Amino acid sequence: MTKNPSPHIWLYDTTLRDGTQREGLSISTEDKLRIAHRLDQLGIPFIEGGWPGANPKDVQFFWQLQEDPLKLSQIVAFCSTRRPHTHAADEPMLQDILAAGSSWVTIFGKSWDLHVTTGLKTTLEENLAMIRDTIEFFRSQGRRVIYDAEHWFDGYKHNRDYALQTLKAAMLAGAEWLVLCDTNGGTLPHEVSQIVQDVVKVTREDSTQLPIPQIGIHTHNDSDMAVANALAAVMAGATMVQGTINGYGERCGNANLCSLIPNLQLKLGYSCITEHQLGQLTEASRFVSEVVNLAPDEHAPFVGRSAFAHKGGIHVSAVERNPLTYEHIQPEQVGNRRRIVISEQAGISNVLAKARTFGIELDKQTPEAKQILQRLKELESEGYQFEAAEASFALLMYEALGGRQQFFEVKGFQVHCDLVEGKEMTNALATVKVAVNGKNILEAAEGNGPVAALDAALRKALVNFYPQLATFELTDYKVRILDGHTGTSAKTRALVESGNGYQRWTTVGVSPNILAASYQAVVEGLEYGLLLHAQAEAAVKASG
Ligand SMILES: CC(=O)SCCNC(=O)CCNC(=O)[C@H](O)C(C)(C)COP(=O)(O)OP(=O)(O)OC[C@H]1O[C@@H](n2cnc3c(N)ncnc32)[C@H](O)[C@@H]1OP(=O)(O)O
Ligand SMILES: CC(=O)C(=O)O
Repeated sequence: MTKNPSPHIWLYDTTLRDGTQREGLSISTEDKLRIAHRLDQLGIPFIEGGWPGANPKDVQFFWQLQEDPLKLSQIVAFCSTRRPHTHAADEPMLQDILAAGSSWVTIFGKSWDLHVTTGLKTTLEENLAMIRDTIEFFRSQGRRVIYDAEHWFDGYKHNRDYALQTLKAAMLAGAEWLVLCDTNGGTLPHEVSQIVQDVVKVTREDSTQLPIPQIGIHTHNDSDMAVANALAAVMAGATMVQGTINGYGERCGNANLCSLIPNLQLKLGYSCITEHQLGQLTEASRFVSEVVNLAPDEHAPFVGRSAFAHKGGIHVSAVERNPLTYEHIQPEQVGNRRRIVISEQAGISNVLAKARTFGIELDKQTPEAKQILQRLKELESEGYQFEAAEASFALLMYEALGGRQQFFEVKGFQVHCDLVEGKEMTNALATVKVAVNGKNILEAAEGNGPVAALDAALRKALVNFYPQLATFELTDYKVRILDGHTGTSAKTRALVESGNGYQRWTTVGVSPNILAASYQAVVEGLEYGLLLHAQAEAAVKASG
């Protein structure tokens, strides 16, 4: 018996249009092109590129795309209906859309009578004519039309008959898709479900002599329901889903395609993109956040760094036995990965799993494993946090196992700061005394702050012994006051991120003295970098 193919849902991405309506997000033409090509690779069939004519960037985007077209996706130009009491053919705005050269256009029009009389300041009849004329104009120019029914759900709730007349106007004029928009994002899933079912029924009754337009859904996240509402619409008969990568969009955002796609495909059994493309979802999400210069949401479902991170000891113990115990899907299905987090919430299973990621096989019963867990809990209760400082945790493990290599010993340091009157900058001078292989070295260096000066002096003292230090850099430095209510005697936690050009690692220090906390993190950062280098050299030697 042959298996029925999964029903297909058409994905429509509007990151480059509605996504850019998010406060604080602005993308250059070049970056819009990079995102469009990435979405094309991801297998998104429709990509809304913008509103050509509304701004020069969107005009340029459509022109440049003609030089370097997408391979599989359809690029779509977006625009409103003509203005009241004009002729579509004479509207410069609509001419700009034709000039953009896309085969598909999306026209949005008013469904809610309130918007017609208050927003457009025209009659209900004229709004129907605006929808009809605009779509007929584009059809006469050989374009295929998607109709976005703006404020559909609010319009339907206030005046069902009129809202349905607007859809009928779009349908008779030749729109191939009728997309129901929850523009204000206030609708709940049970309402979406009931309204979409009604629309599916009515459009089928109304279109006995027509090709039946398909129904789409466009939801906003103002009630935190965008994804749930889109799923409800699909289950009620919609076959197109509009959304954006990472849920970017006006106000609280649009339906997040990074959640919608795996839910549709892995949970509900619809087909949207190939398994291989689904496996690129996490990478695509991070690519887009990088390009639009917004920090990725680490806790985003499916694609966030923490989406499959296990912290509680009970969870880790069970996941080590069978990942199904605390994971709703396999992380690899969406290109993500499982992570084990080390913290005071850890049990022995976290320690064993984390040790394995550093190539250390520990037995649960050994005193060393228990000692590592105990030391971890003691240090976390003093204010250390190893979740983000895995390099310090690795050093702690090596120490407990008796294998912590001493590359150098700091005998002492001094830091002197000058606040020069009339200047904004504080100059700092650090002096360090270190011993390497029994030899004492005294060095000094300046920096624009005490931590930079200390870091520079340590490298200067050590670089003749370890030339690889020349490639190390301190890439990030964060401090947090832990018990602020104790005033200047509060403890400080310093996190230092270091790198060597191809790897990054983070170390932690804690002390009531901010400089001492930073010093611990800087020294461990240098030590861990030297350890990585030594391990890499040993691996090369071992491979002959
Ligand atoms: C739900 C959505 O997200 S729809 C997309 C919204 N996106 C954007 O607005 C971003 C791009 N927009 C723009 O660059 C500008 O707003 C433009 C170029 C479209 C228009 O700019 P302007 O002419 O300066 O007008 P303004 O920005 O004040 O927009 C209001 C005008 O649009 C008209 N309008 C609003 N919706 C529609 C519609 N569906 N059909 C026709 N006209 C409409 C209003 O009636 C008003 O016209 P009026 O000033 O003649 O009364
Ligand atoms: C069309 C659109 O973006 C909306 O109604 O939200």
